[in-house]
Amino acid sequence: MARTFWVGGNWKMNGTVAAVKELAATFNAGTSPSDVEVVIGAPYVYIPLLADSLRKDWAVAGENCYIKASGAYTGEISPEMLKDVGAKWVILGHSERRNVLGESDQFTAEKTVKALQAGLKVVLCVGELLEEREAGTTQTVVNRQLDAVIKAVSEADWANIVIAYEPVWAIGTGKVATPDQAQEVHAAIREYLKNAVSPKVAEETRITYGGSVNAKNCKETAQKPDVDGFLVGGASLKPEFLEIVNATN
Ligand SMILES: O=C[C@H](O)COP(=O)(O)O
Repeated sequence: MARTFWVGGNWKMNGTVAAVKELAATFNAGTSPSDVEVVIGAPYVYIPLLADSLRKDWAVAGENCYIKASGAYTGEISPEMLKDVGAKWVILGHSERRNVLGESDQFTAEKTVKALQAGLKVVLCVGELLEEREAGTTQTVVNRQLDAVIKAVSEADWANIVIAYEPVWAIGTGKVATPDQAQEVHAAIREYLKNAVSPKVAEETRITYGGSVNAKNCKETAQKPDVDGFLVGGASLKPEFLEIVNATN
Protein backbone atom coordinates (compact mmCIF):
# COMPACT_ATOMS: atom_id res chain seq x y z
CA MET A 1 0.00 0.00 0.00
CA ALA A 2 1.42 3.38 -0.98
CA ARG A 3 1.62 5.76 1.95
CA THR A 4 -0.01 9.15 1.33
CA PHE A 5 2.61 11.89 1.62
CA TRP A 6 1.92 14.05 4.67
CA VAL A 7 3.10 17.62 5.29
CA GLY A 8 2.46 19.38 8.58
CA GLY A 9 3.17 22.91 9.71
CA ASN A 10 3.86 23.60 13.35
CA TRP A 11 3.48 27.29 14.08
CA LYS A 12 4.61 26.78 17.70
CA MET A 13 3.98 29.89 19.86
CA ASN A 14 3.77 32.30 16.94
CA GLY A 15 0.99 34.31 15.32
CA THR A 16 -1.49 37.13 15.60
CA VAL A 17 -5.06 37.36 14.33
CA ALA A 18 -3.83 39.38 11.37
CA ALA A 19 -1.00 36.93 10.58
CA VAL A 20 -3.32 33.91 10.75
CA LYS A 21 -5.72 35.53 8.28
CA GLU A 22 -2.88 36.52 5.96
CA LEU A 23 -1.19 33.10 5.99
CA ALA A 24 -4.50 31.29 5.49
CA ALA A 25 -5.23 33.52 2.47
CA THR A 26 -1.75 32.81 1.06
CA PHE A 27 -2.11 29.06 1.55
CA ASN A 28 -5.65 29.06 0.17
CA ALA A 29 -4.42 30.65 -3.05
CA GLY A 30 -1.65 28.09 -3.57
CA THR A 31 -1.46 24.73 -5.26
CA SER A 32 -1.81 21.65 -3.07
CA PRO A 33 -1.59 18.26 -4.80
CA SER A 34 -4.62 16.07 -4.15
CA ASP A 35 -2.37 13.16 -3.17
CA VAL A 36 -0.67 15.09 -0.33
CA GLU A 37 -2.28 15.42 3.11
CA VAL A 38 -1.64 18.80 4.75
CA VAL A 39 -2.15 19.79 8.39
CA ILE A 40 -1.37 23.07 10.17
CA GLY A 41 -0.69 23.13 13.90
CA ALA A 42 -1.57 26.43 15.54
CA PRO A 43 -1.64 27.87 19.07
CA TYR A 44 -4.91 27.01 20.84
CA VAL A 45 -6.29 30.55 20.67
CA TYR A 46 -6.03 30.73 16.88
CA ILE A 47 -7.51 27.30 16.09
CA PRO A 48 -11.14 28.46 15.58
CA LEU A 49 -10.04 31.32 13.33
CA LEU A 50 -7.68 29.08 11.36
CA ALA A 51 -10.27 26.30 11.04
CA ASP A 52 -12.73 28.89 9.68
CA SER A 53 -10.36 30.60 7.28
CA LEU A 54 -8.17 27.76 6.00
CA ARG A 55 -8.91 25.82 2.79
CA LYS A 56 -11.03 22.77 3.53
CA ASP A 57 -8.66 20.26 1.90
CA TRP A 58 -6.17 21.05 4.69
CA ALA A 59 -6.74 20.22 8.35
CA VAL A 60 -5.92 21.99 11.60
CA ALA A 61 -4.01 20.56 14.57
CA GLY A 62 -3.56 21.50 18.19
CA GLU A 63 0.05 21.56 19.35
CA ASN A 64 -0.62 19.79 22.64
CA CYS A 65 -3.48 18.62 24.85
CA TYR A 66 -4.17 17.32 28.33
CA ILE A 67 -5.27 13.84 29.42
CA LYS A 68 -8.72 14.72 30.79
CA ALA A 69 -11.91 15.68 28.95
CA SER A 70 -12.84 18.47 31.38
CA GLY A 71 -12.52 19.47 35.02
CA ALA A 72 -10.39 21.38 37.48
CA TYR A 73 -7.16 21.53 35.47
CA THR A 74 -6.48 25.25 35.27
CA GLY A 75 -4.86 26.28 32.03
CA GLU A 76 -5.17 22.91 30.31
CA ILE A 77 -7.03 22.10 27.07
CA SER A 78 -8.65 18.73 26.40
CA PRO A 79 -8.64 16.74 23.17
CA GLU A 80 -12.43 17.07 23.18
CA MET A 81 -12.09 20.88 23.25
CA LEU A 82 -9.65 20.82 20.34
CA LYS A 83 -12.12 18.77 18.35
CA ASP A 84 -14.97 21.08 19.36
CA VAL A 85 -13.23 24.12 17.84
CA GLY A 86 -12.32 22.44 14.58
CA ALA A 87 -9.01 20.61 15.09
CA LYS A 88 -8.74 17.16 13.52
CA TRP A 89 -5.19 16.46 14.71
CA VAL A 90 -2.93 17.09 17.68
CA ILE A 91 0.87 17.21 17.80
CA LEU A 92 2.16 15.28 20.82
CA GLY A 93 5.59 14.66 22.30
CA HIS A 94 7.24 17.54 20.48
CA SER A 95 10.81 17.94 21.74
CA GLU A 96 9.90 21.35 23.12
CA ARG A 97 7.25 19.67 25.29
CA ARG A 98 9.68 16.94 26.29
CA ASN A 99 12.77 19.06 26.87
CA VAL A 100 11.48 22.53 27.80
CA LEU A 101 8.32 21.50 29.66
CA GLY A 102 9.77 18.24 31.01
CA GLU A 103 7.07 15.91 29.67
CA SER A 104 7.85 12.20 29.94
CA ASP A 105 7.45 9.36 27.46
CA GLN A 106 4.63 7.98 29.65
CA PHE A 107 2.75 11.29 29.78
CA THR A 108 3.06 11.60 26.00
CA ALA A 109 1.72 8.06 25.62
CA GLU A 110 -1.20 8.81 27.93
CA LYS A 111 -2.02 11.94 25.91
CA THR A 112 -1.86 9.89 22.72
CA VAL A 113 -4.40 7.42 24.08
CA LYS A 114 -6.78 10.19 25.21
CA ALA A 115 -6.48 12.13 21.97
CA LEU A 116 -7.23 9.02 19.90
CA GLN A 117 -10.19 8.18 22.14
CA ALA A 118 -11.53 11.69 21.57
CA GLY A 119 -11.36 11.13 17.80
CA LEU A 120 -8.27 13.19 17.03
CA LYS A 121 -5.41 11.96 14.87
CA VAL A 122 -1.98 12.22 16.43
CA VAL A 123 1.37 13.48 15.19
CA LEU A 124 3.75 11.67 17.50
CA CYS A 125 7.14 13.39 17.68
CA VAL A 126 10.30 11.51 18.58
CA GLY A 127 13.96 12.42 18.32
CA GLU A 128 17.32 12.54 20.00
CA LEU A 129 19.35 15.36 21.54
CA LEU A 130 22.75 16.25 20.06
CA GLU A 131 24.60 14.54 22.92
CA GLU A 132 22.53 11.41 22.42
CA ARG A 133 23.43 11.32 18.71
CA GLU A 134 27.07 11.89 19.52
CA ALA A 135 26.93 9.07 22.07
CA GLY A 136 25.52 6.76 19.41
CA THR A 137 22.21 6.31 21.23
CA THR A 138 19.84 7.81 18.64
CA GLN A 139 17.94 4.60 18.03
CA THR A 140 17.82 3.65 21.71
CA VAL A 141 16.25 7.00 22.53
CA VAL A 142 13.78 6.93 19.65
CA ASN A 143 12.80 3.32 20.40
CA ARG A 144 12.25 4.18 24.07
CA GLN A 145 10.00 7.11 23.09
CA LEU A 146 8.09 4.85 20.69
CA ASP A 147 7.85 2.03 23.20
CA ALA A 148 5.76 4.04 25.65
CA VAL A 149 3.16 4.61 22.93
CA ILE A 150 3.41 1.08 21.50
CA LYS A 151 2.51 -0.31 24.93
CA ALA A 152 -0.40 2.11 25.39
CA VAL A 153 -2.25 1.90 22.07
CA SER A 154 -3.81 -0.91 20.03
CA GLU A 155 -2.56 -2.09 16.66
CA ALA A 156 -5.60 -0.47 15.00
CA ASP A 157 -4.76 2.90 16.59
CA TRP A 158 -1.68 3.21 14.39
CA ALA A 159 -3.92 4.05 11.43
CA ASN A 160 -4.49 7.41 13.17
CA ILE A 161 -0.89 8.16 14.12
CA VAL A 162 1.77 9.85 12.01
CA ILE A 163 5.30 9.70 13.40
CA ALA A 164 7.52 12.79 13.13
CA TYR A 165 11.21 12.06 13.54
CA GLU A 166 12.72 15.33 14.69
CA PRO A 167 16.37 15.26 15.75
CA VAL A 168 16.53 17.99 18.39
CA TRP A 169 19.85 19.28 17.08
CA ALA A 170 18.17 20.09 13.76
CA ILE A 171 15.18 21.99 15.15
CA GLY A 172 15.27 25.71 14.53
CA THR A 173 19.05 25.54 14.14
CA GLY A 174 19.35 25.63 10.37
CA LYS A 175 21.25 22.29 10.71
CA VAL A 176 19.13 19.92 8.70
CA ALA A 177 19.72 16.17 8.86
CA THR A 178 21.06 14.96 5.54
CA PRO A 179 18.62 12.93 3.43
CA ASP A 180 20.69 9.83 4.28
CA GLN A 181 20.63 10.57 8.02
CA ALA A 182 16.85 10.95 7.91
CA GLN A 183 16.43 7.79 5.82
CA GLU A 184 18.64 5.77 8.17
CA VAL A 185 16.57 6.63 11.26
CA HIS A 186 13.24 6.32 9.42
CA ALA A 187 14.17 2.85 8.17
CA ALA A 188 15.17 1.83 11.69
CA ILE A 189 11.87 3.14 13.08
CA ARG A 190 9.98 1.13 10.47
CA GLU A 191 11.96 -1.99 11.36
CA TYR A 192 11.24 -1.37 15.03
CA LEU A 193 7.50 -1.04 14.36
CA LYS A 194 7.62 -4.26 12.35
CA ASN A 195 8.96 -6.23 15.29
CA ALA A 196 7.25 -4.39 18.14
CA VAL A 197 3.80 -3.92 16.54
CA SER A 198 3.30 -5.69 13.20
CA PRO A 199 4.55 -5.77 9.60
CA LYS A 200 1.26 -4.12 8.51
CA VAL A 201 1.69 -1.17 10.88
CA ALA A 202 5.33 -0.82 9.85
CA GLU A 203 4.36 -0.76 6.19
CA GLU A 204 1.42 1.65 6.54
CA THR A 205 2.53 4.17 9.19
CA ARG A 206 3.73 7.49 7.81
CA ILE A 207 7.14 8.50 9.17
CA THR A 208 7.83 12.17 8.53
CA TYR A 209 10.96 14.26 9.08
CA GLY A 210 11.19 17.56 10.97
CA GLY A 211 14.11 19.88 11.63
CA SER A 212 14.99 22.97 9.58
CA VAL A 213 13.02 21.77 6.55
CA ASN A 214 12.71 24.46 3.90
CA ALA A 215 11.82 24.89 0.23
CA LYS A 216 15.42 24.23 -0.82
CA ASN A 217 16.25 21.07 1.15
CA CYS A 218 12.87 19.29 1.06
CA LYS A 219 12.95 17.82 -2.43
CA GLU A 220 15.91 15.48 -2.03
CA THR A 221 14.80 14.21 1.38
CA ALA A 222 11.27 13.67 0.03
CA GLN A 223 12.69 11.12 -2.43
CA LYS A 224 13.97 8.80 0.30
CA PRO A 225 11.92 5.59 0.49
CA ASP A 226 11.10 5.81 4.21
CA VAL A 227 10.45 9.56 4.32
CA ASP A 228 6.68 10.02 4.06
CA GLY A 229 6.51 13.75 4.57
CA PHE A 230 7.61 16.59 6.82
CA LEU A 231 6.76 18.42 10.02
CA VAL A 232 7.82 21.99 9.36
CA GLY A 233 8.38 24.68 11.97
CA GLY A 234 9.74 28.07 10.89
CA ALA A 235 9.07 27.65 7.17
CA SER A 236 5.39 26.90 7.85
CA LEU A 237 4.97 30.55 8.85
CA LYS A 238 6.00 31.64 5.37
CA PRO A 239 4.61 31.32 1.83
CA GLU A 240 7.47 28.87 1.08
CA PHE A 241 5.47 26.24 3.01
CA LEU A 242 3.52 25.78 -0.23
CA GLU A 243 6.73 24.71 -1.97
CA ILE A 244 7.27 22.07 0.72
CA VAL A 245 3.69 20.85 0.23
CA ASN A 246 4.69 20.39 -3.42
CA ALA A 247 8.04 18.70 -2.60
CA THR A 248 7.17 15.47 -4.39
CA ASN A 249 6.07 17.17 -7.62
O1 LIG B 1 7.79 20.74 14.61
C1 LIG B 1 8.64 21.26 13.89
C2 LIG B 1 10.04 21.16 14.23
O2 LIG B 1 10.27 21.50 15.56
C3 LIG B 1 10.97 21.79 13.27
O3 LIG B 1 11.08 23.17 13.44
P1 LIG B 1 11.98 23.99 12.38
O4 LIG B 1 11.46 23.61 11.03
O5 LIG B 1 11.75 25.44 12.73
O6 LIG B 1 13.39 23.54 12.59
